[in-house]
Parts: sequence; structure tokens; C-alpha cells
Amino acid sequence: APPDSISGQPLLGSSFGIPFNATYDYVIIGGGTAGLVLANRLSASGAHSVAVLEAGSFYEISNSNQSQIPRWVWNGAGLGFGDVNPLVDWEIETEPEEGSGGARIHYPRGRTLGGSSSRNHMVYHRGTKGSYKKWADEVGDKGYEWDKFKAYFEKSTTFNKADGSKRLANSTPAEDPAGARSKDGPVSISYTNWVLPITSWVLKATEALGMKPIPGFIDGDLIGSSWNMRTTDPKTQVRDSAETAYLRPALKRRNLIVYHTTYATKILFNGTEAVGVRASTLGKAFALTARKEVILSAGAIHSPQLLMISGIGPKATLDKYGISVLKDAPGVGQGIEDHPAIGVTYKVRVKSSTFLDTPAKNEEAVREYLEEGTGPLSSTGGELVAWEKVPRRLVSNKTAAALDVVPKDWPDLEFLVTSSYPGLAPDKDDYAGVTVVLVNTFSRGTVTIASSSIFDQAIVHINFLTHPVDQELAIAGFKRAREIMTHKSMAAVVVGDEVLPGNGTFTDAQILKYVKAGSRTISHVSCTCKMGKKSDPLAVVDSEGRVFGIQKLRIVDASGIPFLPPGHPMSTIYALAEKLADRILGGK
Ligand SMILES: Cc1cc2nc3c(=O)[nH]c(=O)nc-3n(C[C@H](O)[C@H](O)[C@H](O)COP(=O)(O)OP(=O)(O)OC[C@H]3O[C@@H](n4cnc5c(N)ncnc54)[C@H](O)[C@@H]3O)c2cc1C
Repeated sequence: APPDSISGQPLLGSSFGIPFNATYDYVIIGGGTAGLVLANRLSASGAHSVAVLEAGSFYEISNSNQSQIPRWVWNGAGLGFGDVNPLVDWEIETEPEEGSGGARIHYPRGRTLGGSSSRNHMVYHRGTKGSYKKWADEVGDKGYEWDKFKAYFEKSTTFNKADGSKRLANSTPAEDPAGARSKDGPVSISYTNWVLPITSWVLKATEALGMKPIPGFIDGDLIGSSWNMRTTDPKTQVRDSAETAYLRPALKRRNLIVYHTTYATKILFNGTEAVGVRASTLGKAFALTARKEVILSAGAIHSPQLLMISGIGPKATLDKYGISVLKDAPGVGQGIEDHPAIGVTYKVRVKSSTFLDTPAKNEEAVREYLEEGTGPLSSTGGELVAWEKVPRRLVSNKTAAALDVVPKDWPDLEFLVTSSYPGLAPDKDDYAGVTVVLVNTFSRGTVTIASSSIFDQAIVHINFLTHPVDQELAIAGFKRAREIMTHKSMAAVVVGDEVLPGNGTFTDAQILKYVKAGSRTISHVSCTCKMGKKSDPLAVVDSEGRVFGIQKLRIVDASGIPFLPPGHPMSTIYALAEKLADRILGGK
């Protein structure tokens, strides 16, 4: 082995692999949100050697500071491809999506160390107690009930109080008692130092409409309103990702090696036992052998793609591409869940969309961010969130009954305050609105392969807003967003009639047309290799993430969750990876 330190100074290069055959205890495919949690925890004791294969590299190198500065996360994450940076994004193009006016859309996914935690909007909250109880019941493992599972949410995070010196008194969160239990985890969770001014009025409107303030969203409850937390380091105001939080502190360990800019091209088997991974660094092929396990953490699009290419998936699909079938697993690639979002926009008389509309204002925002750690650049937007069960007066009995299948604490709708809904050309006036996200959905998508090569993009149908229940909920959510913006609490700040979509969109048919033409997903793709009981024909992994019928192969990432709990999934992915790392180390 080459020297790994000179005069006691570790050599940075010792942490990185080069494209030649090698053997490790654990080989992790994907250095993303879940993959880097596993890399850190499995290498912590020094007893096991761990390799991570990641298609991307460090986003601080590949994406300048665009991923680090909160507001700039919006760059490259829209529906189009014009501003996408291929060094940090997979540039996935979906099949024509009915929910986006029939267009093929850009579906952002992180191709970088930290994965989508390095590209996401950093919104951090946890799902509800009822949703994790449902998870535990569906997979037959009480370890997913909130009372037990919450330990892993807490293990992964450090809670930081709001900085009252930076936020106005009427927008400073009250102490969240649950924060005290998240004391020393790797990922910082904090409140933004800046809040969109119109938010205080929206807070009053949502409360008047029944969404009462609650202490926060990290203790298993969501219904109500609260200030939204982010995965931002409060000292630097820079993004915390799986790369900053889990990888960097572990890089000094000599038993952890990262192969960056390296694709896993196939999982290798001896019979039905996974024994390693075939890899490629810029076309140079090599193989990594796994003594103990191969762990697949390539995310909800690429984990099923790699499984299929490696011979585990629906038989008909594998036959079509001449892939020899190791295991006929019909659930691989099925059941994509995601959350669609829709918005309404109004002209307002408080500063909102004009914060950054000239070069001079941008310069001032950069100064404010760098010198004071605040201003519009320090937030990704949506500083206030409210959740509710949709008022049943707004939906049919049939839809109400369908929505009621989820637990009582599972909201149907999420509302975020935004400075103007995307799609509106900026002018000198200020605009703001409410974005509504559907978090109790029935439309499901699919991912399948287009060839037997990992280098050909998988075929992705998100299919969002195709199910009639989702369509009715979208219409109701849209009306609710309107009710918030036109509530009398907003009268002092809203100017005139609605701007987008405006008064021409009134009947349910008109609203649905608008929604289907202008909605977007918020990139929560999940459940494509879902966890479940052995008796479930579509379940791909058991509650320990082990692939049914295969030995020494585990899936730990957003593909392996049984369903999307309400809201934003990052907290759940971190917690799942923490939990399964514990189980692997415990010999499970
Ligand atoms: C734009 C955007 C905004 C979002 N906003 C939020 C938010 O605000 N809050 C929230 O909670 N969630 C948000 N999410 C969702 C959340 O970030 C993801 O659900 C979560 O990060 C997924 O984690 P993962 O480990 O499953 O996959 P990822 O973190 O995506 O990791 C997968 C990794 O595998 C690598 N990989 C894939 N294939 C291969 C291969 N063949 N070889 C080697 N490496 C490979 C990828 O490059 C990637 O690094 C957002 C996601 C996006 C994209």
C-alpha cells in the first residue's frame, strides 16, 4: 500500500480509489444521501473496509458554489434543460407527462457526492407517527414505528434554535421541545435567517382557515402550521449534505475509499449471492469484490435500473433485452410515488419578487449573505409551511373516502408561501403566492430500462396527476390556495385580482386544465424497489433492505421505502440509512 501520511499529515489522495480491481468488505453503489450515511457508519470502527462508487464528484468542484448557497439551488432544477449542469445532474428526461401539459420534463437527480441531498431544497421535517405505524404494519417490522424509528432521525441531526437577532419577532419560531433530542448528529437542521415579508400575513390567514400553529414538524406531527427547517449549517449558512455531514469527517479513515467519477455498470453474482460490482471510470473497466455485502444506494431511478441490468426485475423486461434472469422480480421499477405542486400568484404591496431583480440588488444580496449570513440568498424559499386534511366540502364523497385510507395524522395538502410562482415573467411589481403540494396521492409511475447498458437513460414515466383522486384533490388544493390568498387577513398586502391563473380560471374543468398544464413535481421520486412482506408479490426487499431471493445484496435508499410518507423525504432517507447501518453492524 502507498504511504497514507507524511510526517503525520494525512495524504488526501489516500481516500480515493483508482480504476483497478480491488476487494473490500462492503461495496456501496452510489455516494448519495443514503450511501454516504452507510459509508460513514460502516467504516467508523475501523473493523471493516468500505468502498463507495459514485458517478459524480465533489459538487463544490463541479458546480462552483451553486449547490452551497441556498437560493441558488433553483438554478438547473427547473422543468427545462437550458440551465442544467451535467456535472451534478443526471439530466433525466421523462416520457411525456400529462401533469405537465404532455411535455417531457427534466427530472432533477443529483449526480455528485451527496446525491440529491446536494441538489435538493433542503426542507427538513419528519413524517407523521401514523405514517410510520403504517410502514411498520406493511413491512411487518415494529422497528419502523415512530417510538423506535425516531431515534435514527435524531441520530442523523443536530437541531439549532432560530437566531432571533436576525429574524423579526413576528417570524421567530417558538422553542421546539423536540429539538433537544437531536443533539449531535452529523446534519445541521436550522431555521433560515431570512423570511419573505408576506409570510406573517399568510400565517394569520392559514390560522384563520383552521391550520393552527404547532411547535414544529420534527416530532411526528404535521397538521397545522410552523416555520420550516433546513439542512443549512447555521454558522456558515452553507448547505449541509450527506457529503459535508457524513463523508468529509470520515475521509481521514484509511478503511474508506471513494471511487468518484465512476459508474457501477453491473452487480456481479456467484449463483444468487452478490459478490461484487463491475465498474467503469471514464471507460476504464474494473471490478470491486465484496467480501460481506454489496449495498445498492443509487437512488429511486438508478437502483431499479442497475438491478434490472444485473438480472433482477420483471422477466419480460429482462427477456426483451437479452439479460439472463437471476430473479423474476415484478416489483422492480414499479410504483413511483412523487408529489405534484401547483400555485396561484397575486400582486402584493410588500417587497417580494423584486428582491433580486437587478444586478445591483443581486450584489447587495451577495454582500448581505457573505457579511451578515442573511438576506434572500440564505433561504431556498417557503419559510412557512402549513398542512391540512382537505376540507371535505371541496371533494366528492368518493374522493373523500379514498383519501381517508391513510392514517388520521396524514395531511392531504401542504402549503408553502412563495415569492412568485415559476412561470411568471418578472417585471417591476412584486408578486407572491401560495404553492400547494399534494401529499396524499394515488397516481403511480414506472421506471424501466431502454437497453442492457447503464449508460442508456432509463425510461421514466412519473404519471403524476393521472389518477382521478389526485385530479380532484388538485382542484380542491388550488381552491384552498386561493382561499388563503383572498382571506381578509391578506387584504392589507394583496393588490387587486389574481394574476395567475386569473379570473378566467373558475370552473373545475378550467382549474384542472390549468393544473395539468402548469403543475410540476418536486422531485420526491421513491418506492421503485419497495420494502414489504415476503407475501407481497411487488415487494423487492424485506424490512432490513435485503433483496428477496438473493444473498448479500441490500438496497438502502429512496427506492426501497414502502411508500412516501407525507412531505419531503430526505429526513426519512437519512433515518432509514442510519437504522439499516445499525442492523448491518449488528449482523442482520
Ligand atoms: C431538486 C430536488 C429538490 C428536492 N427537495 C427536497 C427537499 O427540500 N426536502 C426533502 O426532504 N427532499 C427533497 N428532495 C428529495 C430528496 O433529496 C431525495 O429523496 C433523497 O436525497 C434521495 O436520496 P437517495 O439516497 O435515495 O438518492 P440520491 O441522494 O440521489 O443518491 C443516489 C446516488 O447514486 C449515484 N448513482 C446513481 N447511479 C449510479 C451508478 N450506476 N454508479 C455510481 N453512482 C450512481 C448518484 O449519482 C447519486 O449520488 C429533492 C430532490 C431533488 C432532486
